[in-house]
Amino acid sequence: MTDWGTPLTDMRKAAPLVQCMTNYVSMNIMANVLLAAGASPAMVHAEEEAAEFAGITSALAINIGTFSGHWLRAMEASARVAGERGIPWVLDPVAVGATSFRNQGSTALLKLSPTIIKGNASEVIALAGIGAGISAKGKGADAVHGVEAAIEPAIELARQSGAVVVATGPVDFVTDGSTHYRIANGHALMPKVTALGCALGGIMGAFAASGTPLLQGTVSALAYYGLAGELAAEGAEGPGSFALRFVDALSQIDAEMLSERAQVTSA
Ligand SMILES: Nc1ncnc2c1ncn2[C@@H]1O[C@H](COP(=O)(O)OP(=O)(O)O)[C@@H](O)[C@H]1O
Ligand SMILES: Cc1ncsc1CCOP(=O)(O)O
Ligand SMILES: [Mg+2]
Repeated sequence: MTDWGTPLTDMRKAAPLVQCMTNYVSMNIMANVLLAAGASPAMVHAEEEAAEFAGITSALAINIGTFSGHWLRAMEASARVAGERGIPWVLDPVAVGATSFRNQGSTALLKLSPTIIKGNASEVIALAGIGAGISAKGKGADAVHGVEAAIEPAIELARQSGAVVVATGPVDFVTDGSTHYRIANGHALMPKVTALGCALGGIMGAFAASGTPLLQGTVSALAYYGLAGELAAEGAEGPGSFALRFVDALSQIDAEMLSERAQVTSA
């Protein structure tokens, strides 16, 4: 049986530098989440410097949540550098499907071979559909589809892109196109805190930069994140206190606890 705790130990040993090109909503929580987990965040997105910084980072997280033209150019340049260096980069196509700019931007980034594509169910369905000419959308950044509806699109997207694809929701689905996992850890308060999904993109980058095989590290990252949600919900009075407790929980979970409480099934 796979030990889902070891990737957390590996990530903390590596304490990887993660370059985050992420939306304005998520910057603070993403940085705090990465610090609490044991990684080192840097929010570097300017067109003048992002690609240069991609030359020294250990992982890159790209999130289109509040992007615009100059952001997209900086993202493409940074993703190219990540590809040349062989470091992992994560694409979070927030609200893809909602506008043609998001569809074009996501398609351009997809061509640069992300290591991991992570979205909620609606985003995975929309991104997979663009290539096939199928139109689908969520409710802005929030999902309206269940994860089950994203499974076939996720597998197809993984096969076509070569990325590990993650569809998040009450039970997360992860696939590299041939091997699939479901992760049941998590709590219903998680989607009530904005940008918690975005911050997860940074965590996935950190796990992917730590020497663990990609699929195993991604599954472990999801179980770790969901477990933090479960622990944070104990005693939380609502989304506000939950968010604070969530960051605390990320720092408190150790490899042993994660091994014991990870709810992972191969699918
Ligand atoms: N209803 C739920 N129950 C348990 N965990 C959830 C639920 N919805 C989302 N999550 C968890 O919240 C995190 C963010 O997922 P999600 O809300 O789907 O992303 P986004 O914020 O990008 O829309 C993931 O770790 C996911 O497992
Ligand atoms: C609300 C919002 N609007 C643009 S980006 C963003 C944050 C989305 O965060 P998440 O994808 O984690 O829900
Ligand atoms: Mg999201």
